[in-house]
Amino acid sequence: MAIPYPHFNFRASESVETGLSPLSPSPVILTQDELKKIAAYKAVEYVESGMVIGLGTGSTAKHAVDRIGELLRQGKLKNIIGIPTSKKTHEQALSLGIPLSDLDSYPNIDLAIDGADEVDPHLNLVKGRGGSLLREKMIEGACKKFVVIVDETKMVKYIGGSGLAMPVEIVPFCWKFTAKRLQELFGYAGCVAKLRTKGSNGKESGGEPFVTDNGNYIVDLYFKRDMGDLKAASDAILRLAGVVEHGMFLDMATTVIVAGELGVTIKNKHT
Ligand SMILES: O=C(CO)[C@H](O)[C@H](O)COP(=O)(O)O
Repeated sequence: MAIPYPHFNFRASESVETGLSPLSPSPVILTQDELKKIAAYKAVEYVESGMVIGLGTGSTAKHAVDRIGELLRQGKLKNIIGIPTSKKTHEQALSLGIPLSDLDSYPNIDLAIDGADEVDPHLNLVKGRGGSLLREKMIEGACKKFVVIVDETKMVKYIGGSGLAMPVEIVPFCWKFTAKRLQELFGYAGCVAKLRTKGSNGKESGGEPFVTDNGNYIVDLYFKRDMGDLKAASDAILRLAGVVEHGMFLDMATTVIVAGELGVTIKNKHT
């Protein structure tokens, strides 16, 4: 059940810090970015002093990183080590004075906070429309608790159900060959494979290829139908030579925080 905002302490008591307008008796229409910020701030409540934290990438995760920086500055959090999931987040965290390290030095992460592009009813995710799926999967696969933060538009009935991209990171060598093989793999689900180009975020074709932080390309897969057995689909993608990683994060999220017009819902993985 959603926790409605009038009873949601964060919004009622900390409106100055969040930059959201104080609660009023009339219904408040929140923007998508405000919902992202609410989910992000709620997730940062899970952060404790002394933790090693995986720092996600994207417009939702950015709010969480900002909030961690703010709490460090205020002395409310201490001795945090951040493990950034992208160059962009690395830069943001550096500018906020968050001490940073990497998986080589900290192979066990206490908690990671990141956004997602899709969340299905089993808490499986699509990630990587921001292009950082490989580092995200490495870091979020190494954490004890993975808290996903989304606004309600990210909730889908099945993976691929938004009609938007499911990204696959591939090596640049003969990318057309790999893209064709990926499309053929999911012919039954009406799959279309498109190379991501700069600035297109998977929505346009043509132009310079988008290059990931790891020097690879991304092929975005668009599905017309449910691809079915996700584990089988994941295995089949990863078996293709030329594929580095895909954006399905299966059985990885431990908690999903969803901010919607009616309030915040916290979904925990059943263990
Ligand atoms: O996976 C990601 C980046 O690789 C992002 O977390 C995902 O694309 C969600 O982004 P946003 O919070 O901007 O909607």
